Amino acid sequence: MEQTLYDRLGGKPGIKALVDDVLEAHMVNPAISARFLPYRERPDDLNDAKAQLCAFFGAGSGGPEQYTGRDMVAAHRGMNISTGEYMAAIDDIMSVLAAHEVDEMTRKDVLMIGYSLKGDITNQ
Ligand code: HEM
Repeated sequence: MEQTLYDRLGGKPGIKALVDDVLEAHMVNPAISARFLPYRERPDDLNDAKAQLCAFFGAGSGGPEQYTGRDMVAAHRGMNISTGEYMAAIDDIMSVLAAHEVDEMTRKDVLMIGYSLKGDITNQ
């Protein structure tokens, strides 16, 4: 049987490692770092955000996790995230997946999921 996306991302530990590195990448990406750097001063909030992201990606990729956070519209409402910022975040995700040697097919699957959320996340 074909592996789930969850399995191909390395399951719970794989997704945790990816989320850690994506947030680190956002903090040094000049296009979006201002949105994320405040978390450096609030490690508890950073850990909460990471836990939400792990649950989101875990649940969304076929894992046993349950995501109890807000939907993507509610989570990003009022931030007025531009398309450029959105693309910068996607670039970070793609770079981290490549650095973790996630295969190309799986990277494309993640890209498609990310892209399907664009309208919920940007310009609102
Ligand atoms: C595919 C793209 C994205 C996905 C899948 C995503 C996913 C998420 C998730 C699951 C949360 C947690 C929601 C909750 O705590 O209830 C969140 C929060 C957040 N996202 Fe995103 N996001 C994306 C793009 C972006 C972009 C482009 C930015 C800014 C440049 C951004 C900034 C934030 C911030 C600052 C929070 C914390 C909100 C808060 O705690 O009030 N996100 N995101």
